[in-house]
Amino acid sequence: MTLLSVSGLAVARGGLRTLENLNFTLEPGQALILRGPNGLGKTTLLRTLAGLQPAVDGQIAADPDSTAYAAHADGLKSALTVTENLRFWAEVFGGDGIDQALSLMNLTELAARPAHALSAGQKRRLGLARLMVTGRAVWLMDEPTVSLDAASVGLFVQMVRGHLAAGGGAVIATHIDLGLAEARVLDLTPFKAAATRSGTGRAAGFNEAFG
Ligand SMILES: Nc1ncnc2c1ncn2[C@@H]1O[C@H](COP(=O)(O)OP(=O)(O)OP(=O)(O)O)[C@@H](O)[C@H]1O
Repeated sequence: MTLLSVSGLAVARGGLRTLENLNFTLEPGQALILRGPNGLGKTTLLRTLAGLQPAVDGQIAADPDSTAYAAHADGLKSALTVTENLRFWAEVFGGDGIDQALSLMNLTELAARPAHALSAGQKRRLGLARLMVTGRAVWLMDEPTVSLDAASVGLFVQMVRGHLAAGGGAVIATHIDLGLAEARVLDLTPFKAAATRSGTGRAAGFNEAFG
């Protein structure tokens, strides 16, 4: 069963369309890498796929409970320990597998440390480990390897491969070569929206007032 199907999708940020006419599917076991220059709309697309903002046009077909989003920011609870952060997320999503997540992202020795006392790369590893305890099939990831050293990028790729092997899917916006050769690459550059207003949001209101 297809995990995610996008047809005729247009997305907008701050009332401005960023990308349009997007069509793609994500099948179990597939990873899709989103490419494109800064400001093109990769984050906007991921946020829309995650259901954090509405599509401007077109359709997204996915089980509403199938996606988990790892944003640019780590979004950790700084006073909670590494394990407590994972437990929190497992409870929110109804997932499990905390020990496996700790082990896979090389966090076991840091399990009792509060998140505020982690390095940037350690925080990032924890932010990514959270995906594993969500139990969600579709992982949406925005620049997941920022702050990671080469060894940690390797752990991340291993984690994604395990997820794909279990029938999951992944959509990853990244500027680097992850070494995930089996992933499909979607260059979003041709889908840059013509400079039109979305008809919703602040910019549209601004237009009405001053246009
Ligand atoms: N909060 C916001 N309000 C209004 N416009 C925004 C906001 N955040 C981003 N934008 C604009 O929306 C457009 C798309 O931004 P987005 O973050 O989706 O791009 P991106 O492809 O992820 O970029 P990068 O590679 O730099 O992360 C950009 O032109 C950006 O300036």
